[in-house]
Amino acid sequence: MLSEIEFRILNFIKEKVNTSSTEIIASLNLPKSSVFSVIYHLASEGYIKIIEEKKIQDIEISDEGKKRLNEGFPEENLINILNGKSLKIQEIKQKLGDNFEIAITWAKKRNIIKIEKGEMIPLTNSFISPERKILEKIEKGEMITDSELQLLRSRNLIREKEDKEIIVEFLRSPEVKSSLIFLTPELLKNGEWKKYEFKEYNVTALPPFVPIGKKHYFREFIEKAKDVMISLGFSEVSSDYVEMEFYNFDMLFQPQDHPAREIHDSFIISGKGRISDKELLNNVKEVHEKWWNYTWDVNNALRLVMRSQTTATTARVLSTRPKAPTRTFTIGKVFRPDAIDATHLIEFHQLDGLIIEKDFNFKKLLGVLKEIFKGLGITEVKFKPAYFPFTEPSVEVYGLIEKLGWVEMAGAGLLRPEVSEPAGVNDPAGAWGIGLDRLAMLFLNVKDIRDLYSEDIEFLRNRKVDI
Ligand SMILES: N[C@@H](Cc1ccccc1)C(=O)O
Repeated sequence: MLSEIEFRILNFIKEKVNTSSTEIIASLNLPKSSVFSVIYHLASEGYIKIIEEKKIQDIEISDEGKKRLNEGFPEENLINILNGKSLKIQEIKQKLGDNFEIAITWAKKRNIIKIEKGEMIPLTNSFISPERKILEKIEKGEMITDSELQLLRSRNLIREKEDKEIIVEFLRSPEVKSSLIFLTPELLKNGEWKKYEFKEYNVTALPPFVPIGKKHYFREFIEKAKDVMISLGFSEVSSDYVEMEFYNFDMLFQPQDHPAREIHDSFIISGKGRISDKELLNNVKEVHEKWWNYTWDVNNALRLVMRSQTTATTARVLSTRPKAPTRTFTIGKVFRPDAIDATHLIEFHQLDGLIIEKDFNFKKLLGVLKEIFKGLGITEVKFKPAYFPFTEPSVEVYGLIEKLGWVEMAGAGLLRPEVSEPAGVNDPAGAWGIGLDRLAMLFLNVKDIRDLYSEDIEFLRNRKVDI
């Protein structure tokens, strides 16, 4: 006795006589795993014959391919930009940004430009890349040749999946026999069971693929870092991405409108913040004017930026005038203008920490940093003298990574009195900031920082969680 789906598939095969799993899946709109298991069952029952099982390549347009189709291939865009006229290389570079090199490489290969005396000369007025035409064939479900496939592969425009196809042939229809739902002791005793059909279990059939929910792997890493900090007695704090310059810079003793403020660039946001703690404002003003020797302006301090370091959150903790003993940490995104590539993004994660203790000192700070890195899986660290406007002495922390050697991982130091005293903190304090993205890349074996933020469900699903 066949089930309903087995009947449907067998009928389909009967009608076609010769067909394939691919055709069955497409025509009957059934899940692949069910079709495969039914085919094996029908074959084992002798209703059909398996002629051949073959591996097939399933091609899909990749995200990059889709992007190129929508936004144009760099070499197409190049011809459009040139618009029949020569242009300076530099100008084209600006317009094409990251795609500049790809555009030139392919435009040269295709012989549609030439370069003379720093100028680019178009050899055609309009250009549609051959890759576009091939991708359009795939979209229409048309066949493509091996060399076309090779070309798309070389430009990362497709994704390939190995798949299986079973070719089958119809043999016979089942005799109609009723099936047995319950095998009872009576049926066994009186031999009635012989009249019925037993359906065999197919223990080799693959069950349907059910993806399980799991955390994003970078989130998993961040949570591990949080566990490390909490196990060392730190409490988590947080603050917003949009921050007043006061907390991002002024409280951290970075003078206004002065190159020292630009230990890194920041994104400027329109609008102004508000601070009601007049005493704190005054203390910061005094310390800036005394040591940096300029007129401190509260209006500059209230300007808004996207925070460029989570040390801003540490500044916010200080502004609450914490007493010893205090141990806080924060993990969050920071934002800095930069050119985006495989190792740079304009937003990334930092872990900043603060310790205030009566007898805290530099040696203890280095000890705590060692403990934190040990928790994160880095057992060998070394320290190099460094400069940060808010700490003195300051160090850069390097961790030893197998195969890579020493990698810079953090900045740290004892808070300067110019930072702690305006906040009324008179006990020694240590602070640090750890860059988490690079660390995560090393641990998670990610080559391109953009993959840390991937939302590609296929990519994430196929990643093994290896922490
Ligand atoms: N905020 C610094 C790191 C740092 C934090 C705290 C103390 C010292 C250094 C950076 O982003 O580079």
